[in-house]
Amino acid sequence: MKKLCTADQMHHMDQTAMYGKYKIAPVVLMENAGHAVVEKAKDLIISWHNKRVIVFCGKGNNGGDGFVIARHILAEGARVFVYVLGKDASYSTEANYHLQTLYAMAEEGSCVIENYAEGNEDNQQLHQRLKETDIIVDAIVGTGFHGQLHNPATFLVRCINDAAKNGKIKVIAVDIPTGVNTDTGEISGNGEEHTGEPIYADMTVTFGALKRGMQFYPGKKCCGSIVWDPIGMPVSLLRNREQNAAYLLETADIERVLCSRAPDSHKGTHGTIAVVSGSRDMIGAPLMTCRGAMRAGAGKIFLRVPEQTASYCIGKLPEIMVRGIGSGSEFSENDVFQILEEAKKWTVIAIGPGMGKNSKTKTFIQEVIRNTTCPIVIDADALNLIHSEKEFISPYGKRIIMTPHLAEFSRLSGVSIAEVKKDVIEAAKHFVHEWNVTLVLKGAPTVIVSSDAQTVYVNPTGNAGMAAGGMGDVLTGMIAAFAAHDGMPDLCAAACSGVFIHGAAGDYCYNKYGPYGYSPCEVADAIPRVIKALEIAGDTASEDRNLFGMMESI
Ligand SMILES: NC(=O)C1=CN([C@@H]2O[C@H](COP(=O)(O)OP(=O)(O)OC[C@H]3O[C@@H](n4cnc5c(N)ncnc54)[C@H](OP(=O)(O)O)[C@@H]3O)[C@@H](O)[C@H]2O)[C@@H](O)CC1
Ligand SMILES: Nc1ncnc2c1ncn2[C@@H]1O[C@H](COP(=O)(O)OP(=O)(O)O)[C@@H](O)[C@H]1O
Ligand SMILES: [K+]
Repeated sequence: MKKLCTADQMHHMDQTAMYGKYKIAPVVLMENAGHAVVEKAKDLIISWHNKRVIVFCGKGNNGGDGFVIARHILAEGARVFVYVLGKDASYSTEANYHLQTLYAMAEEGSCVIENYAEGNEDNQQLHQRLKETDIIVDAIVGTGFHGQLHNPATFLVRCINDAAKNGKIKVIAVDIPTGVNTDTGEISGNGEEHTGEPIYADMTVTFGALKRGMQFYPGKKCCGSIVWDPIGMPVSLLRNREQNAAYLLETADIERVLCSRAPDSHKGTHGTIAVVSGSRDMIGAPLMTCRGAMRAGAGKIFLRVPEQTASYCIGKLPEIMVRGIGSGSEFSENDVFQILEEAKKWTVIAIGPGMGKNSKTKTFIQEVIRNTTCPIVIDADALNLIHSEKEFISPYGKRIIMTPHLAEFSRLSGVSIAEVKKDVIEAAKHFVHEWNVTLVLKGAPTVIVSSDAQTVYVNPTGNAGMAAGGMGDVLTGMIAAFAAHDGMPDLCAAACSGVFIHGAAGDYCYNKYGPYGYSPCEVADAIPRVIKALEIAGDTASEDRNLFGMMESI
């Protein structure tokens, strides 16, 4: 997994590298950062040779990286214009050091430097150069961005985006696109004239650690492809666990927790999953949950539905065992006894998909939670029914996984969707502090928080073709099956495995069928292929375990 850092965490990492025990000279770290951009950008632009490049350098250290970039690409044969937004004296020692070198080179005629401090602009010339350029480097603002962009950054960013609209000019962002909030992915600009839009880059080369804001929309849309470089940071700083840690999941993390099956295992080894759900109007939902559980390798699956819906379910999935409970079309407290009689034999319960909104069903859910001891995955209608039951749920939280989408989460937490989207990680952590459950907050991307609220995982897989009814129902069954998987360390690992593989199965369908229109059942049916790709990835010695490349060949 890769660390996802905030601006404060990045600042702390930089400070420790330079002024803590490692004593890396600041000018060296900046040199490494600038040089990393020059090298990594070649994946996009192939070569700097003979390219016309404009490097926009802001007033902070992000601008300092820009000075280094300008020097290196000159040596590679680019024709370079450098726009300097700060005054010499206001730069940090290391940025100024690199700027002075560049001045010396400009004096020899190697490059053109424009001092773009206020009152010193020739915008006509700038527009002409933007028309003629091949590449733009955005070193205007990095992790130091706060609030809304102000001039001259606002004006320059608009000029850059306008120039690059035709797709012929490549925009490379240094560390993070200007105008993207490092912590949250919020962007500058709210449509009013005095606020500015962010940079829309083709590639972002980021230093030391990935930034959280690059994984969340709308910031993610500004980054283009994201490339990470360690810039010579000591390995302990790259890998140490931050307080308030967040990680981006990777193939190897899932492959590690999803151990291969013991060759002498049997169906009893792989969990007995009970899907207790459904109601008259929504009986497809629990069937999709069962399909998710089946394809994720559950040993045995029992579907328990209200009696009046059972005849529809029987035979729909021959692999599962169906029984009608009670006499109605929705679960009620009268049905608890019958469920609890069986529940002792169940490894995991999945509850909620298609369960309806009847208040009698709420009592049923609470009694099932109160009187069982196994892990329970709570989704969909069950989440809506218990939305006001924080005090009831939290004592059982250690064995509960909740899987709300944003609207369900908003109802549960009492926080508006707009507010949640401003800082998804913080909203998710705050919720877990209060409810004590393992949380799967579904969306683009999905965020998983362990029940101790200590660690946040962000999922990289999945695509917008998965925005279709029933996809979440499949995920619920998958998480239930993985919670029962032999050797699974804990519920959080099961939740991460379910979410990652569910998204990867969606990505497989995207490639096989097209960007949308594939069904939740097709996603479920792709799960074994993803697991096969994970096994191959595990056997591959290569550092670059590219799951998706492997799925192509399966
Ligand atoms: N040794 C290190 O630390 C290393 C750091 N590195 C690099 O340093 C970067 C962090 O540098 P940093 O901390 O100087 O902040 P930075 O991103 O340049 O922004 C500050 C400037 O932006 C301006 N600004 C802010 N908000 C604004 C707004 N809304 N609208 C307009 N302007 C705004 C703000 O001006 P102000 O608003 O204060 O007038 C100030 O001038 C990091 O991303 C990485 O690239 C690498 O070299 C590796 C080693
Ligand atoms: N744009 C997207 N990018 C990635 N994943 C998505 C996207 N849209 C939806 N998904 C995934 O699809 C699933 C949808 O679940 P949910 O909204 O609960 O559907 P339902 O309730 O209809 O079953 C979630 O796992 C979500 O993360
Ligand atoms: K930048």
